[in-house]
Amino acid sequence: MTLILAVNAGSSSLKVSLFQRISHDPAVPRLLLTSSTSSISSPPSKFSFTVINTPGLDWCSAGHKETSEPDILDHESAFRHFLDKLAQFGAAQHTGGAQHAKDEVKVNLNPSEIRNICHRVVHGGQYVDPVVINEQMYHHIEKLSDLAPLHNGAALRVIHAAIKVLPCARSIAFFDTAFHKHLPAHVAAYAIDQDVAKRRGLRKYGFHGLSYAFITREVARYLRKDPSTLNIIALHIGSGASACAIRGGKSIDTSMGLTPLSGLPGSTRAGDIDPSLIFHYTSRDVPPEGEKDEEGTRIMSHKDGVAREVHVSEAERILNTQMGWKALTGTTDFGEIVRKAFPSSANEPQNNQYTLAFNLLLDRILHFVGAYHLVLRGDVHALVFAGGVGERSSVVRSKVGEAIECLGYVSVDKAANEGVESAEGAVMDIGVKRSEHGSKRMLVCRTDEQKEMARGCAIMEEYW
Ligand SMILES: Nc1ncnc2c1ncn2[C@@H]1O[C@H](COP(=O)(O)OP(=O)(O)O)[C@@H](O)[C@H]1O
Ligand SMILES: CC(=O)OP(=O)(O)O
Ligand SMILES: [Mg+2]
Repeated sequence: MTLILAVNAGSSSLKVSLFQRISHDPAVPRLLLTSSTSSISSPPSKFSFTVINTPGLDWCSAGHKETSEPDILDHESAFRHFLDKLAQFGAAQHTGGAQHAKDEVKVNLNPSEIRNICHRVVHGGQYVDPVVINEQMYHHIEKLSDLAPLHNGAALRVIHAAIKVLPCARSIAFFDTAFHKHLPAHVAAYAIDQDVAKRRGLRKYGFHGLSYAFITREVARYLRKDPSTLNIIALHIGSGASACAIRGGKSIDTSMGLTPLSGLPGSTRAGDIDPSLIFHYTSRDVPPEGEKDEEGTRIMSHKDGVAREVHVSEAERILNTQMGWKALTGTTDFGEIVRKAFPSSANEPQNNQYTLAFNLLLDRILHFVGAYHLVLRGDVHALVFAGGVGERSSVVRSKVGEAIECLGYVSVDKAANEGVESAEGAVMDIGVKRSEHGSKRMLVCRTDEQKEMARGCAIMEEYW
């Protein structure tokens, strides 16, 4: 039996799933258990460990509960915590008195059975195919950390822990950037000196690619289309948020760029800003004309030097961790923002900062949906919502839906939209059933980057 562990180090979470490779059907690895540590960037972290009802596995003993874990402060401690839970659960499988049907083969969860560990690595640079991580690849990912400061470093620390704790398993990197390898040259290029751009690799790479690859396959299956004929606009809105125009199953434009900072706002990232904003954001506050600042210096104008020197690493820290809806509202939890922007009780005052954060995200989403509708020349089969916010916020979906009906998208069905969380399957239709023929669909996809990696790993097993 071959076990595949798939690890997804997101900016605010660590999601880990364990799969079993099925030799006669490697494209569909069997999910055994899944775990999530969320709110890593705003502790206390929340940890969950869910065992799937699988023949040969005493899944009942694990149950499903979410616990608050103040000791998990980063991705590495989240990963080690997961491994401890896995070892405990695996050991209990051996000693437990679970009853199994006679012909059931007991699933052995001994960590030594884990043959492959897939790691989501957000920035792969020029690499597009998954690669087994050796020393050279480790340093390549490390060098790209400046271009994905919330992600590559965290993934490397998890990779390091995985190699230490499970030395017999192969660690394989799967890159988020890979799905965008077909971006047309004029989309990928910035309007800068192309000699410098080529020398330094300064171009749009795009991210959330494992999620978009999963969405493309699952939505194509749902719409009974070949993926190579599928045209969709996909929105992955989580702690990091992006949009992608997909034509013929391939990414032809996406909102993130050289780094995961550009495009839509996220929990701690502003999304698109005027590039010079950062210099002014970090400058000293200018007192009203004629007044003196706290040091008693009269400030005449910007030319007098209110801009202070900001080290690039300080600018990077601010851009990645001090902006976005956390800066607007004080919380990274978009669910809380929605609740406070749309209070259920009429007595509850509507709080402007939450409304501002909500409307700002909505506005930016509409800008990209409108643009990508044109990029696809209106030939769009569906708009697809995914990611923590996209999958869980019916309010975000209904507001986007209302605004884009004018482009020929089917109206959002209230009951279907609000029932998404309890619906089965990877793809849910939230459009009204009596949709006119030819109208564009509104879908939600429960995206699964871990499954996307496990599938790739299982298919390619013989080639590693
Ligand atoms: N019910 C909800 N409504 C709106 N947003 C939610 C809800 N539940 C979680 N979220 C948001 O989802 C985000 C996490 O998204 P996710 O895609 O899982 O994270 P990551 O980007 O770390 O992979 C959090 O920032 C949280 O605010
Ligand atoms: C690329 C990116 O921002 O990923 P995540 O949303 O998982 O943080
Ligand atoms: Mg994510």
